Amino acid sequence: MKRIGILTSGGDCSGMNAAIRAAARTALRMNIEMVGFRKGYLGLMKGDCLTLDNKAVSGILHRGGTFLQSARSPEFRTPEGQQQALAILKELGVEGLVVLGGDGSLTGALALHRLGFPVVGIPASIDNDIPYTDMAIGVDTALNNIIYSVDCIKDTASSHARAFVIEVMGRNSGYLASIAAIATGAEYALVPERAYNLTEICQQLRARYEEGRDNAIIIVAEGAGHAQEVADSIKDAIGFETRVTVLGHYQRGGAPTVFDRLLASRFGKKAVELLVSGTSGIMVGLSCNSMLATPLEDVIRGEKRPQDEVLRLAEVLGI
Ligand SMILES: Nc1ncnc2c1ncn2[C@@H]1O[C@H](COP(=O)(O)OP(=O)(O)OP(=O)(O)O)[C@@H](O)[C@H]1O
Ligand SMILES: O=P(O)(O)OC[C@H]1O[C@](O)(CO)[C@@H](O)[C@@H]1O
Ligand SMILES: [Mg+2]
Repeated sequence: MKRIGILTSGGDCSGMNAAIRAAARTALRMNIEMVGFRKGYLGLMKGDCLTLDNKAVSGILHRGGTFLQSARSPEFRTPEGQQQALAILKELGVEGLVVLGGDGSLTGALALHRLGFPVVGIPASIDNDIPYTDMAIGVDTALNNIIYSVDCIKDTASSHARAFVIEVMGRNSGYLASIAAIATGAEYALVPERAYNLTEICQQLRARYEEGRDNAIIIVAEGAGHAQEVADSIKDAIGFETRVTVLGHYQRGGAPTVFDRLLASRFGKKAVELLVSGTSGIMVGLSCNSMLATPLEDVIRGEKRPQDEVLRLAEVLGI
């Protein structure tokens, strides 16, 4: 291969820049030119790209977000959009593509692979809802952002003897909510993967209030309900005065943690090595601290369930 491309798609996350840098530097060492497409599949369909030489990827490792920018592009879901992308890749002489993103973006990568174009995927989504990797890029940074906020809220909750309902991201995934609850000692994690009973929760919170406990933290994954609605339906029954915080997009930004910088760098290097060695239609992943390569077909068909051990831990800790 003489020229390969890279793009970041879907919700951005911290560590994407580190992966782009590692991928570009790996390619350059093999005398392969790398181009970066702007705004994910949108830029791919338009041929909006820049050359990623050593200088272009300098000074980006520690920055959150993605300097290539990201987007959600409904047009790329259509056969016409995909054909347009293939025509651009051909016109630019790009012979392979690295795609960073979540489950949706990786489904797009699989579509290109099925059309005969060489693609390797890198899991990058704070949702951590992608199977065949213990962690996706960005998850660790998002969790650190969340626990910093929850710790702060706990201080004020305790001063005022209040209950807080805190909403975190996770459209279909309760990973951030459940790990954040374990890491902050929250009382409840409401997640889309597990049914919950607000009447029971109210009874338990009321008992807690009557025992004189001075605060309660309920973390809600956005896919399990809106924090304001949860608060509205419990506030009159629990005794505690109740407040709501929606952490929102704050969670997705910020300097990547060491874990994310290292994981992203490993993924970027591995993805390019696999692509150049002639492998296509696979996703790199992390398993037991080793690099894993899994067919995108399996990744897209699969489902990432919360680990039993983590669920048991939450149960033992009373969450
Ligand atoms: N079934 C599909 N076929 C082709 N392309 C797809 C498909 N699903 C998603 N994509 C492409 O990937 C883009 C990003 O997908 P999506 O919005 O689901 O985010 P994601 O990659 O899952 O990231 P996150 O969930 O972390 O925000 C879509 O806008 C679209 O361009
Ligand atoms: O930034 P947007 O497009 O509003 O997307 C928000 C969604 O993206 C995610 O953060 C994943 O990146 C989801 O958890 C969330 O629902
Ligand atoms: Mg997704």
